Amino acid sequence: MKIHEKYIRRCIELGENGLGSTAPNPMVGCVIVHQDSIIGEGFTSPFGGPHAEVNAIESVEDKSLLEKATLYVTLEPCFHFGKTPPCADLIIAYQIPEVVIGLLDPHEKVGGKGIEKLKKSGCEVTIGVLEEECRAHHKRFLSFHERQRPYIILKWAETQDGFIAPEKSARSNTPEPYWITNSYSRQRVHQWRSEEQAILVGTQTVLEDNPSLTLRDWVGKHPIRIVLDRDLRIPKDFKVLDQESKSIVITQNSDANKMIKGVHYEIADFNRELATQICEILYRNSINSVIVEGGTQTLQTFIDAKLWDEARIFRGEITFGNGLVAPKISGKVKTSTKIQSDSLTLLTP
Ligand SMILES: NC(=O)C1=CN([C@@H]2O[C@H](COP(=O)(O)OP(=O)(O)OC[C@H]3O[C@@H](n4cnc5c(N)ncnc54)[C@H](OP(=O)(O)O)[C@@H]3O)[C@@H](O)[C@H]2O)C=CC1
Ligand SMILES: Nc1c(N[C@@H]2O[C@H](COP(=O)(O)O)[C@@H](O)[C@H]2O)[nH]c(=O)[nH]c1=O
Ligand SMILES: [Zn+2]
Repeated sequence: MKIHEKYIRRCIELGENGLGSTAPNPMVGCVIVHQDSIIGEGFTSPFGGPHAEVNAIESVEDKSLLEKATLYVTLEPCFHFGKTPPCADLIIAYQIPEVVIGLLDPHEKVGGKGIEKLKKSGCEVTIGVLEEECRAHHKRFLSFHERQRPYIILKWAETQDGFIAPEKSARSNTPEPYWITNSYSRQRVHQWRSEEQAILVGTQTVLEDNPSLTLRDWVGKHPIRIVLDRDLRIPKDFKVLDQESKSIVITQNSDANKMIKGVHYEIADFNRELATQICEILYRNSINSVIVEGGTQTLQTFIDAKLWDEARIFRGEITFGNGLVAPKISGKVKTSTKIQSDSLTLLTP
């Protein structure tokens, strides 16, 4: 079993390479081993491309060894025809005699069927190696399929005295962010944005900050921007409505004259509990993870509805004395670190 764990651990490491590019597909990792040496490795290609198993098999130089090899993979090989043919069929075609799997696929089209097919072909299958680690690795994909909602990360920056924004009189007349954190923390935020499929902010944040919500200090794919705008008040020339990245506006106003070409609109009832409706909208749009970047009212909406999985809270060096109070949250402290002068606390519910 220990030897199996060693290779599944390597699969998880490889799968991490797909973070931010495979979604809404899972970021699977795969290793092929012959006589205790790795002869092939692979991970899921960006969305629509080959799966990890295909890439791993492709990377094996001497394909004749596959008949005597073991294939390790974080998630059950697929059984259905999606954008690519089933990986279970490929494994059978190459007569790989042993497959070791971290986790069963919760996807309704796969769920155990890939394994059944492999077993029927005479392949020896082991399931559940480092299952907890594989669940953590596939947390976004699992949230989507098991809970029908995205994995939700809350993030904000507060001052030493607990404010996320200063009083209006302390701000400039042009809408722009008021920075509490240092440039290293801000770069970390861009890295996080590259890891999630979507980013969400409230109306007031857009009106006061005119944020871009894109990646500038990190390379990768911009997240889909989700903005709340009950009455379609956000001016058309604001950055979140530009063509830099896809945007979805959640609104109550269906006036087509106020809508912009190229922006996607979704209707919600703002007088009802909003966080659940947002989750339903994101699920419908095949979004399996979102980072919520504020402001206080929007973050508190998710906290109060108990719809969050992680909170990442920066505390900068400065104090405001008064202003907009940060959200109220309680949870378990997972880690607490320093980024130069800033501190960063990670909470789970
Ligand atoms: N330091 C930091 O990390 C951050 C700071 N900020 C700062 O925070 C401030 C904005 O925060 P805040 O004022 O709390 O506003 P938000 O950005 O959270 O937006 C609030 C608005 O969004 C809509 N909304 C949000 N939640 C709900 C809900 N549950 N039900 C109905 N409508 C909802 C409402 O729009 P409507 O009124 O149209 O109904 C509401 O007025 C800005 O000053 C910004 O600079 C923002 C983000 C991060
Ligand atoms: N003020 C503040 C943050 N503010 C968040 O960053 C958004 C600006 O995004 P962008 O325009 O893409 O750079 C802003 O609207 C708000 O959501 N974030 C932080 O990490 N630290 C900070 O001190
Ligand atoms: Zn597959």
